[in-house]
Amino acid sequence: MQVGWVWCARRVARHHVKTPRRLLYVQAQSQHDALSKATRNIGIIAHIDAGKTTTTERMLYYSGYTRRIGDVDEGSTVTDFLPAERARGITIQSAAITFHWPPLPPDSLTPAQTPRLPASFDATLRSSISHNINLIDTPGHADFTFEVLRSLRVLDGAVCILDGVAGVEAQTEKVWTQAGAYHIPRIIFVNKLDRDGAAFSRTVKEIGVRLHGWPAVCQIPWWRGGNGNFTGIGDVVNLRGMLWPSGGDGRDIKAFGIEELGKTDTTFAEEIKKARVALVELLSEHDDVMVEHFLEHDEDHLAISGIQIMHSLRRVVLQAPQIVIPVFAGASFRNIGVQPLLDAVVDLLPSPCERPDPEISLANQSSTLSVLLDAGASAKTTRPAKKQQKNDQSLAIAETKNLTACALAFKVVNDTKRGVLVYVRVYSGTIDRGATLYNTNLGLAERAPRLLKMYANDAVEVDSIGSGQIGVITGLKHARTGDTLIVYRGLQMKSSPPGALNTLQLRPINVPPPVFFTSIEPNSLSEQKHVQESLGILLREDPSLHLSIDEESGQTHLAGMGDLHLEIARDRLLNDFKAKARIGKIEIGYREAITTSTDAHTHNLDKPIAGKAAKACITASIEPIDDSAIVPGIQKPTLAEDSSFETKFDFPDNNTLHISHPNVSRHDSASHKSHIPPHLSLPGILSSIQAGTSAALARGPTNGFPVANTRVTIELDAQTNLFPETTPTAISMATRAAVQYTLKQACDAAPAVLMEPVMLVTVYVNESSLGAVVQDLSSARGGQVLSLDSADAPSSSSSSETELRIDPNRIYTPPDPFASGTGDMSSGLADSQRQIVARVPLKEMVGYLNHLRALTGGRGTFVMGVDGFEKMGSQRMKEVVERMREF
Ligand SMILES: Nc1nc2c(ncn2[C@@H]2O[C@H](COP(=O)(O)OP(=O)(O)OP(=O)(O)O)[C@@H](O)[C@H]2O)c(=O)[nH]1
Repeated sequence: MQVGWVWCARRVARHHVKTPRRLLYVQAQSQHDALSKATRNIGIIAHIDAGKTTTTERMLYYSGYTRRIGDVDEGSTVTDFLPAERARGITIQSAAITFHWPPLPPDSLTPAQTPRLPASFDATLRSSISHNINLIDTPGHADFTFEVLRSLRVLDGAVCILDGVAGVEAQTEKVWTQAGAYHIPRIIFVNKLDRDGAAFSRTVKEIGVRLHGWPAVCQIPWWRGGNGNFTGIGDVVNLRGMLWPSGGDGRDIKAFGIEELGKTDTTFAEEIKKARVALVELLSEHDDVMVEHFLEHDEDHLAISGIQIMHSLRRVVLQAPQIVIPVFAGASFRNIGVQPLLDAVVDLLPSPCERPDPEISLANQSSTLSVLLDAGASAKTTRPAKKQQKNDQSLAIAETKNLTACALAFKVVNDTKRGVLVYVRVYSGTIDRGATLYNTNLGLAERAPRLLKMYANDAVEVDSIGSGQIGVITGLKHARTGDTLIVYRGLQMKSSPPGALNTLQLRPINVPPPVFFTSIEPNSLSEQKHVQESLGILLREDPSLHLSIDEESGQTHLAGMGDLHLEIARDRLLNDFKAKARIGKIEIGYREAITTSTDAHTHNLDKPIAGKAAKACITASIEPIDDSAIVPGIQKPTLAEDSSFETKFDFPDNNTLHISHPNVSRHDSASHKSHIPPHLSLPGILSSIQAGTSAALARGPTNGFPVANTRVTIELDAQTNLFPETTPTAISMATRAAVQYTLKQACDAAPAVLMEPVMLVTVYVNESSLGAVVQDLSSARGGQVLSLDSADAPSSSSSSETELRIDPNRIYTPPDPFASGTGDMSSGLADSQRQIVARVPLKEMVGYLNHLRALTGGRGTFVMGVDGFEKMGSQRMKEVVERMREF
């Protein structure tokens, strides 16, 4: 195929004839396929401090994109680029950068050019050809789990970095499970093997037991003289030893074949052979082709070639669910092991073409992108029946022939030099410079004036970003993290794509509810605009931050998922954006729930708004929804019921809004003409009511916390409630006032109760500390222990991936020279680890890590997520309110 177009193109060029359109298409398609095949969109996932940033810096250095190795401890890294990150030495925002591995020759193509792949590409070792690697560095702190999830959506594969001393840590387990739920193929790098107490073997066993897969040990550590310093690795795949002379920058690697090694370090050579036998055995259990190779080579484990092993590893890594986990070894800080890890990324992780079809939602229905595009392609020839055209989804299908690109804005970053950068992953088609992008989340179009590829600190301008690629769009004014952007042929700036295509969403994810908040007050009136603009950018960057403004008191509340989350937002606001504002203490975000219902109250609004006469009349009543707990889920109001004369919206925090609109049917627009003033529309009116209700529920009358468990009912008689002077703003303001009044009425009649966030906490401890930790959780912290498992039992927060139970005694590991008590395999590591799952009020978890460390001699770890909100008893409520008043 490729040969054909190359030959044709040459012939055409020789005769100076303009290249025919069809030929250009084939040429572009072929280039695009080659680029996709030679691309890896990967992420690095790990527990905080495992060494993600340190490893990334080496990757950039060895691939030739930086001239010196950045140091986390000196704050000179490329990926931790926010001042707040550099100061704390942790990664907060995931940076997406592109580099090539193996490196491009210095005099070769410009980086943005397409690689030329040999015809034998699929049979060769991928790492013999330079690949385009888009690396997304994800944060490791629990407060940023949402940021991790957001990055995971756009990854095709991941490298999980473990600290060789700490082994598999709680946060790793959590992110591993999340990546498994997205079916992301993963490999593991056991880092920090140079540290005292490093235990490779224990870590490998933990991989099997806690990450529920068979570790395929592809490298073993090489300790000088068997128990001295960590100096290199044994390459089990290619049967050799690789040595990094100490003190160098890691570029100079000495390799010794197994025979040569047998003469100088017999024990190590024998161990590599043992590891090879184990690897072939393991692969044979999961890959039939490996069994064939094994038989072809007279059942000689050592005779199978390295390339055959690599191909077999690739096949098993790409199986879903992933059962075999390739494990590599190194110490990035000492510059050991990073280049072979990069080879493994290219050799084992999938290209965008090898990934499952991305999920989409369209007109409230789930599907996949290819299903939609394929259906659209066949709709070209078969004209949809007239009746079918009425259906939103089939209309969208018919219109997909004009859908020329579909992308996800997975990250928005405010760059001091380049302005707001919107990182996108393109899932189908191509985004060209100057394209009009329709944002299906915001319902608006905007132009993409410039496209970039980010190479470490440099940005290279490109003409287009193709399917499977990650790139940056600059100059967008609205796009936020998580928005779906589509290009629709012939779309005008102020219009929207036809059919239900304007509802197309790629991989939608739920934003967890915020549980901490802080107040923000500009220092002066003149600072207000800058503070609001800066907050606007912060919210575009991070949709897990929530903003609510109380127009009466003028107070702004910023809510987030953890105290560190808000601390970083505060730092960004004050230090990066130089906003001059007073920021309050970070507090827990409780909820207020009414306990009695009210009669209907009518609010008549009749006053000028922005100099124009405005009038609206809204009748509202409220009643408590008798649910004792709120289960997190919905974050934005969603249309739930769709009967003709009644519209229901589900709100966050278990609130609902019922609007009854007799006389006007949602499904018969003819009825609107006689009842609704011509400048208004029913969808517009409903959305104004929804906005007004949302604003009223954002602040309860008793303590100012968001209202929960409340049903709001609005009666809208279009004939008597709407006037020629009615505007959407007037409707929204009247609704807000009516609902606020009823909330006050309800709280005056019977006091509201407070609800507190309750966390699902998973604690990992050694058997010996189990009693003390359980006692502390259940008595001192008022928690409810749900389960006590050994760490190898399926966890209660199990993923969609079926969890395997692995017998650690069947896992091959080389001996650990520095094996500590816990690293001793014969003592059965899994039995010594216990996992406690409990529900504990968030308030009791503030500062828990230090306490847990004290109780467990430093070994205990935990992860937690919001499980819901629960009503508080009167005594507890009294204490909390009293403490709040102290501030
Ligand atoms: N001894 C040793 N220290 C290492 C190694 N790799 C990283 N470190 C150190 O471990 C600490 C954490 O490294 P980072 O690279 O910032 O870890 P991270 O995983 O990016 O951390 P977050 O960004 O906070 O999630 C730093 O002090 C590093 O110098 C290693 O191979 N050996």
